[in-house]
Amino acid sequence: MKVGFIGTGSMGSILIESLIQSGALQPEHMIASNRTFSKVELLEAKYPGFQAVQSNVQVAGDSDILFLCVKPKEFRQVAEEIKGAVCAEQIVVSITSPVQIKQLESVLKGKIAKIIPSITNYVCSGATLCIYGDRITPEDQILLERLLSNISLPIRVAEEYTRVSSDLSSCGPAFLAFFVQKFVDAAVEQTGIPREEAVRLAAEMVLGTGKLLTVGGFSPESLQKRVSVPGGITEEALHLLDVRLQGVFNELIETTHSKFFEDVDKVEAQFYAPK
Ligand SMILES: NC(=O)C1=CN([C@@H]2O[C@H](COP(=O)(O)OP(=O)(O)OC[C@H]3O[C@@H](n4cnc5c(N)ncnc54)[C@H](O)[C@@H]3O)[C@@H](O)[C@H]2O)C=CC1
Ligand SMILES: O=C(O)[C@@H]1CCC=N1
Repeated sequence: MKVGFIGTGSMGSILIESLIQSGALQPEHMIASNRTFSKVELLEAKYPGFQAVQSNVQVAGDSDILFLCVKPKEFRQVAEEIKGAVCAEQIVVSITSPVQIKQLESVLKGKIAKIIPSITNYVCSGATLCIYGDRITPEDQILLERLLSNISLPIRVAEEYTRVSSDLSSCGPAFLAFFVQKFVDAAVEQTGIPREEAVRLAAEMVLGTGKLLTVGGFSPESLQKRVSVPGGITEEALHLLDVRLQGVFNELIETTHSKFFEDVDKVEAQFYAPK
């Protein structure tokens, strides 16, 4: 089985490297292209056997599973470019939320899936969101999920919840890192604690909290309750956060969705534009 990647930017290269490093795929079974060829050449140099090629059409033609890891504005052009090389037996995976499965099905003959990864997959953690088109069989779905389970927890979601699921799973690491940064900034500013020490403590805390919420049997609510000694310090600070962050997360979701719908409209315009 050959797995191909068109686009080896941030997310394409994370998928490639984590699939190799987890042992899920041998480099000899992978082929990739990228607009800036030097990016994909770096992967070829790092992983002997990995095949870097100049042509998207060659990647499309040689792959049993083809990951399209370009940005929404590049999808139509790439889809048009490779459509002659994609046949009905191939699995084609888009990793971007605003491109609808039906749009890809309208151009490409392959079996279409949308898989939204997360930077957390780089350390074989976090989810990959799985959304399937009508052509992809249950066996294909199992094949894909078996592959992805080497680097993540594949979770099926309805296409209508792709954006909000991606906010939690794929944008979430950036939001949480922002929280950590602000927490550390304040700790350094207010107390003079060395920054490195504060970052290390906060990072270990995030890791442990993730474990408590996944395998530790805690919910977000029960975890807060357990840490908050009645009448104690955490309780006071949680109250402050609750008051000051009133409505912030609703606005955050409104913001991601409004940008998403802008992108959906732009992609729609591309797919309905004359070729
Ligand atoms: N960065 C993240 O954490 C996540 C990103 N995504 C999605 O993945 C998609 C890609 O994002 P990134 O990897 O972060 O972007 P990126 O800009 O780092 O990578 C895109 C790559 O596509 C290449 N490219 C552009 N046009 C091309 C063409 N015609 N042929 C071949 N290669 C071409 C570019 O040279 C670039 O290397 C986006 O749609 C994003 O929404 C999804 C989940 C998480
Ligand atoms: O910022 C972005 O557009 C992408 C979507 C999910 C994570 N990063």
